[in-house]
Amino acid sequence: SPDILRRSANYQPSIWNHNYIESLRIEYAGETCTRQINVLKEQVRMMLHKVVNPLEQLELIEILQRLGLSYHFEEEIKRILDGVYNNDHGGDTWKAENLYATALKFRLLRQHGYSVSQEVFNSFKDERGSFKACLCEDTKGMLSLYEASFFLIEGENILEEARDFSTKHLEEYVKQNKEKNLAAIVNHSLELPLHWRMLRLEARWFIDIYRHNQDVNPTLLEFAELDFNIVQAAHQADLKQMSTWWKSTGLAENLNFARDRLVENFFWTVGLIFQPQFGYCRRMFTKVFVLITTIDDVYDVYGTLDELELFTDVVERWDINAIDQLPDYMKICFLTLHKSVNEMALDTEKEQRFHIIEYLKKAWADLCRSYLLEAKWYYNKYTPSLQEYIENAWISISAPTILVHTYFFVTNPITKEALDCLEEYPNIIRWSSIILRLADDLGTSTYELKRGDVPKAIQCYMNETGASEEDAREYIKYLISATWKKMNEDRVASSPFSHIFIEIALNLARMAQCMYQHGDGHGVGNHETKDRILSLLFQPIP
Ligand SMILES: CC1(C)[C@@H]2CC[C@@]1(C)[C@@H](OP(=O)([O-])OP(=O)([O-])[O-])C2
Ligand SMILES: [Mg+2]
Ligand SMILES: [Mg+2]
Ligand SMILES: [Mg+2]
Ligand SMILES: [Mg+2]
Ligand SMILES: [Mg+2]
Repeated sequence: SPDILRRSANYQPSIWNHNYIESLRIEYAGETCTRQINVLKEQVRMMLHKVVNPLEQLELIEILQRLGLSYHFEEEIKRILDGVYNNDHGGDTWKAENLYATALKFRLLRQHGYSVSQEVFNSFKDERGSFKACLCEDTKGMLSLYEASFFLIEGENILEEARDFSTKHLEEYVKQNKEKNLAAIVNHSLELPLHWRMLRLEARWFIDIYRHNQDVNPTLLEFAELDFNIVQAAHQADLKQMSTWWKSTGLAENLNFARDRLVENFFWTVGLIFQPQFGYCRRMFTKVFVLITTIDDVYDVYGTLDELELFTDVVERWDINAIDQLPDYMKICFLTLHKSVNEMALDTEKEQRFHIIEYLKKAWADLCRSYLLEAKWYYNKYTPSLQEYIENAWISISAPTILVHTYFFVTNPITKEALDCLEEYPNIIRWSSIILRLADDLGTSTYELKRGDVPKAIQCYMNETGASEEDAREYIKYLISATWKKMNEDRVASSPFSHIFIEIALNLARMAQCMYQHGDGHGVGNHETKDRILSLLFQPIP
C-alpha cells in the first residue's frame, strides 16, 4: 500500500554478474590434476613419515596447516601429536626448549584437543613471576607465544599475561620496522591471531609468504598452489550451481529492497567448510544464507509491524494455505523459504529415513520471532539493556538457524541425543552466535542506525552506561575475546556432535571476524571483501 513510508537501506545491486559466473571456465579439475596432486600428496606423506626430530615434526605440521594442506593428513598428524604428547608426559622436556618451541608445541597440542597446562610457560618467568624482559628480543618466540595465548580458557591468567606481554612487544617491533618481511607477518597476526582466522584466506595469504621463505620446500609450495587451485575449482562448481538457482528464485528483483548478495553469501559458506567433498553442504548453506539475508531485510528494512506479525505467524504455522493474508512480496518470500527448506528435509528423508522438518521449521520460527521482537523495539523506540539485547540478538543474528541446518547437512547417522541437545541450542552454538552477533554489530551498526534499525550492542551499552562509542566498541571487542575463551573450552569438551560440526561452529565465528574486519563487508561490500572473494573464488594461483 503506497501510503506507508517504508525505510530503504539503499543497498547497491550485486557487483557480481551472473553471466560472468555462469561462463566461468573451471581449469583445475579432471584427470591430469588428480594425478598430479596424488603424486605430490604421497611425497608429502613420506616427509611426514620420515621426520623424527620432535621440533621438526611440529614445524612440518605447522607449515602444512598454514598452507591449507593439513586436511589431507589428519591421521599422520594425529599419530605425530600422540607421540609428542605421550613422550612429554613427564613434562621434563618442556623445560629444555626455547620459548618458540614450547609455545608451538603448546598451541598445536591444544588446537588438536590435548590437555596441556599453561604452567609450561612458568619456566619463562622471573623470580617476581613476570615474563623475563630478555624474551622481548626473541621476536619469533614472542610471536609463537602470542599465537599460543589465544587458546586460553577462562581463569588462565598466565596465558592472559602472555597475550598482553607478547602483544606489547610485538607492537613495539612493528613500530621499529627493522625487518620488513617479519614485520609484515607480525602485523598480520596482531590484526587477527591465527586461531581466529578464516582458513582459506589464511592459506592464500601464507602461500605467498612461504614462496619468499629462504628455506622454502619446492614440493610443499607446488603442492600448496595446485591444491589451492583444485579446491577453488570445486568451489566454483558449487557457486555456478547456486548462481543459477538464485536467479531462478526471482527474489532479487521481486524483493529489490533486500540485499542481492549471492556471491558474498557463498563466500560465507567457504569460510564455514572449504574441503572439496562438502559441496552439498556449501550449496545448502548458500540457500540458507541468502534466505536469511532476504528475510532479515524484510524485518529490518521494509516490512510494517502488521505485515511482520503476519509473516511470523505464517512461518510458525509453516502452512502454505495460510499465506492469503500476506502482501505479495511476503508470499514470494515465504513460498521460496517453504520450498527450499522442505527440499532439504526431503534429502534427509531419502538418505536417512529421518523426518527433520520439525527441527528446521522451529529454527526458522525462532529466528522470525527474534526478528519480530527487534522490530517491536524499533517501532516502540525502546532501547534494551545490553544483556536483554544479547539474549535475543544471539538468535536474531541467525547463527542458531545456520547451525541447526548444519547438523543435518553433515551428520549421518542423526542421533536422538544430539537432537535433544540441538533443540535447546548447546553452548558451542551460543558462543559462535554471540561472536557473530557482536562482530556483525561492530561492522554493520553504523549503516543500520542511519537508515533506521533496532539499537545494536554498541548503542545498548552506551545507553546503559553513558560510555562513548569508542569505549563501547572496545567493550564489545572485549566481549568477543571473552566469548572465545568459552568457545575454546567447549570446542574440546565431549559432545554428541561430530568434529566437523564443531569446526563449522568455530569457522562461523572466524568468518564473522573476517567479514567485518574492515567494516561492513557484506551489505555495503567494501573493496577488501571484493579482493578477498576475487583471490579465493575467481583467481587461481598462477
Ligand atoms: C549472514 C548474516 C550474518 C545474516 C544475514 C546477512 C548477515 C551478514 C547479517 O546481516 P545483518 O543485517 O547485519 O544482520 P542483523 O544485524 O540485521 O541481525 C545477518
Ligand atoms: Mg537488490
Ligand atoms: Mg539486518
Ligand atoms: Mg536483523
Ligand atoms: Mg547487522
Ligand atoms: Mg606456480
